[in-house]
Amino acid sequence: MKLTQVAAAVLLRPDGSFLLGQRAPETFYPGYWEFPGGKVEPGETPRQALDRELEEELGIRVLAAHPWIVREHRYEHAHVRLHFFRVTAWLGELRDHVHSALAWQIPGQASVAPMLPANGPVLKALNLPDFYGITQAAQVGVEHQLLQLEQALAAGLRLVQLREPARESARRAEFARAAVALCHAEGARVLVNGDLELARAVGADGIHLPARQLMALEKRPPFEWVAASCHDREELERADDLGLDFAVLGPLRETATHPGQPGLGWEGFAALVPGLGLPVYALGGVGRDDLTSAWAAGAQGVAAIRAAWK
Ligand SMILES: Nc1nc2c([nH]c(=O)n2[C@H]2C[C@H](O)[C@@H](COP(=O)(O)OP(=O)(O)OP(=O)(O)O)O2)c(=O)[nH]1
Repeated sequence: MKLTQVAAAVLLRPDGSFLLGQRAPETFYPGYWEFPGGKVEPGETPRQALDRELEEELGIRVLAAHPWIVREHRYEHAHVRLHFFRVTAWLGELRDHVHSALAWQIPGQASVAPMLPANGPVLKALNLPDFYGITQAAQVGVEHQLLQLEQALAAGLRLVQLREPARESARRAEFARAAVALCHAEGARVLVNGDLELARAVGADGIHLPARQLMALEKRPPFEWVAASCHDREELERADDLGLDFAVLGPLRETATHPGQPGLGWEGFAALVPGLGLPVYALGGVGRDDLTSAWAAGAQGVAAIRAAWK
């Protein structure tokens, strides 16, 4: 079956809510909810199709759209390749011309159903924040790291990786248990680096795989959230093929912890992520100040070790 290219828009409001539209009667899958968008016409790029569709469907002009993820799905009538963009600024009031209804939704609390079947993983990805904080208790000490974690959670951190390869195991478990409790008290998700048993024992939300572990795996480990560290396209594609939830790609810049390892730069990053079905964070010498560049390069956001705890 011919592959149909589609541009789809995740319209985001500053409070994090996103827009869905309900498919009209007489279309295929009537009554199902979808992201605004439509087919890419011959001669158009997905971004051009996005701009045109939002003008036609909603009467708005896109001011800022960031390439996000690409998902394929086979329906009975079509094999579609959906190019998702996160749209963060637009001009004009929403005036819908094609849907039966529109609804703003909070990630993780969708109140409308059913969704078009291709969109499940997209809704899950919408739970991911812009910033991923990575612990370093082995460097700064357990007490200090827990204090910094508590402060960062109070300031809004919602995704945390416990990365403590150097700790001996009893201390590591003790730290992980305390960190998970702090994260869960604030509604943040927490992934344990590398150690599946530890992740399970301390009730973490998932596992973050180092690249070597990722490349050795045959299938996705059974956790709600599974992420991986990647350094090149091959590793990113493996993470995507295994159906992981997100990846971290770096180093973006040369860092103190990896001296001599040249950074990808935003151009290098942007060249590696197109077409992937999973969101990718940039890591290595980046912080919150880099978010705008990260989005422009197709990133979900930024991940940081030291910069997370300032
Ligand atoms: N707009 C949009 N389309 C989606 C989503 N998820 C999903 O599987 N699709 C599929 C449904 C359609 O096969 C295709 C979108 O094409 P479309 O909206 O132009 O077309 P359609 O098939 O309803 O209509 P037509 O042009 O054939 O009359 O992508 C989504 O979230 N938004």
